[in-house]
Amino acid sequence: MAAATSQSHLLRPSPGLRRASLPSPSRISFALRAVSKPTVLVAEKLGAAGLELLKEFANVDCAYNMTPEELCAKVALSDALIVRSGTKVNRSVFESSAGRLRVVGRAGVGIDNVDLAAATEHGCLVVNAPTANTVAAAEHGIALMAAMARNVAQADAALKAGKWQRNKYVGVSLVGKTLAILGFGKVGSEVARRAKGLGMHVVAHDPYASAARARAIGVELVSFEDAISAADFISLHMPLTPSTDKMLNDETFAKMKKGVRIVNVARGGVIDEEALVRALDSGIVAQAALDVFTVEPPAADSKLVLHENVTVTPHLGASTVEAQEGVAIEIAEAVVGALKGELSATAVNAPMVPAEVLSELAPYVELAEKLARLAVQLVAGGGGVKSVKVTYASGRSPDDLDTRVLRAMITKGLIEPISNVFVNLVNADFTAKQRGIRITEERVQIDGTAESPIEYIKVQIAQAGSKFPSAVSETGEITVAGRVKDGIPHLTEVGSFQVDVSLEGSIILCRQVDQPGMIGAVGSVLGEQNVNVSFMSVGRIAPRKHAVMAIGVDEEPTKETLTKIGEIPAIEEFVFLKL
Ligand SMILES: NC(=O)C1=CN([C@@H]2O[C@H](COP(=O)(O)OP(=O)(O)OC[C@H]3O[C@@H](n4cnc5c(N)ncnc54)[C@H](O)[C@@H]3O)[C@@H](O)[C@H]2O)C=CC1
Ligand SMILES: O=C(O)C(=O)COP(=O)(O)O
Repeated sequence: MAAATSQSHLLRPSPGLRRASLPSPSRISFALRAVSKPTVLVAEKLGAAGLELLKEFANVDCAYNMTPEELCAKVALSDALIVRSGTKVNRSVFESSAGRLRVVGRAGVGIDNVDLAAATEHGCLVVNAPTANTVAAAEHGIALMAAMARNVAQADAALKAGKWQRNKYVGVSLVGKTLAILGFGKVGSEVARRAKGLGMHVVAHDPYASAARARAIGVELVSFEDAISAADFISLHMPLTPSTDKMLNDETFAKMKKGVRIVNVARGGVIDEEALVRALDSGIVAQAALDVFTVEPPAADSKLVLHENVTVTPHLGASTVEAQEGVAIEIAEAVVGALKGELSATAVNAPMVPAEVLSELAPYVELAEKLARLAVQLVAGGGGVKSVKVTYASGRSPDDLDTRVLRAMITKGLIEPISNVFVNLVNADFTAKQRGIRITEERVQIDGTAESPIEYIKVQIAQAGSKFPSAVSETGEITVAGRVKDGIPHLTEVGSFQVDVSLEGSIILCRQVDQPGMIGAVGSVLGEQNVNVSFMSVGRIAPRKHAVMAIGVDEEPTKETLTKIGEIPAIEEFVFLKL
């Protein structure tokens, strides 16, 4: 007779937090949920309305101008961190937080100052505030373009120095000129609208933008080469990524019209700044207006900043009263939502799943995690889990099922009982990959009701021995399957046996000779030890041969109780599984 017990390791919760409770139909939690007030560290100036919102939910620690060391020390005491562009949230920040930091909120658009890979590896959600400063950035772009064309900054400085130089500061007109917008996203398209209003001819280059959206505002989408060679003015509005890094360089400047004027309110790194100085000196670029720099603040003796044909501002694109209030509210709402365990609409490193889809999938999310928890506890020690197959059977078209959330919960169920890693929607795929677990998914269409998105979920672990051999199906995998009944997940299949037990509390699986009195025998051992039985279900292959009994228990039986069950003569093998 084989007897085995298995327990999931309880994780050490982060200070003030515990793991998310199981999802309720109305909300699915993926992050940690606070039991006491969480702490939000605000590392850069944030609008008052946002701070007020944060204070309703959290302890707010405003610590501006921290050194990297101070930041690392503070994040170890914080559940969330809010930054703007001036704070580098690099790998050492996540490492220093020792798992406590659950959310980084970027109060603005660009997340190039946050190490996303490190955040994901640490299961930390990154959210941004992508919309509230769009108009401010666009207006600043237009302001810089006009100021540059009319030498406003240079003439202002000269006049304050006592020089009245009307002939020196003759400018150029905007009307009738061609403006090439590189990056036709939120800011780029707002700049386009405004430039059209100034009578400019606007073209844009953006490999991912829709031509119809561009046409709707009278802008033609063209290739990069065509854009830069036709332009009298170029305005940059793309994010800084490996593919946009130093996009304007010696080679691309050489293809521009002589005397082109360049505006950058995107990111300094999209221009090779030394190449720009050369292009200014040679006259290819007549003027540049820059709000952003590769290193901020730039060196005091920066040739670019000091160049007489360059107009500069210290990264002011988002700095209007209105934009900062909007950004502060947008990021405070996103961070509070994330700390409550809700999926954010502005998540940068997690899938964005519409709320209605999440709400429908909620009981299946719970089922997926519990099946995986059961399956992994059935694995005999040693070999580990390498290959897992998940089957989703649905009455609907298989293409309609978004399984990202379910897969994440399966990963959570597989990994958490056997490790001290916290798995959530952010780090699930990364964690599975890192641990060498290959999860393959299959969607099958079966007869079913259109109301339920999934008829059953089956989890199979291949190439692994089981401490409960009856859980191994005829094809050789540890197999458990389940379905949702009346909103409650049920276990319906173990190996080749059909059972029906609701997945609440914990479960004892017994294989026995199918004979009368077995339910009573096991039930009375549990009863004597005051262990409440919530469900019992017997699945058998043929009468009077072997059967598998699944028993749902509310309390965890003691070792002695389990030993007594094992001593019941007809019991051939059994296992206790914690959900
Ligand atoms: N100076 C400031 O204070 C501010 C700067 N920004 C920066 O402005 C930029 C644009 O922001 P949003 O419009 O809100 O972002 P967005 O995401 O709406 O638009 C960016 C666009 O760039 C496009 N893009 C990506 N790679 C490209 C490439 N290789 N060539 C051309 N286009 C490419 C994307 O398809 C997207 O349409 C970002 O870099 C952001 O950080 C935004 C707000 C304020
Ligand atoms: O939102 C952005 O991308 C910006 O560049 C604005 O940066 P800031 O929040 O003003 O430091």
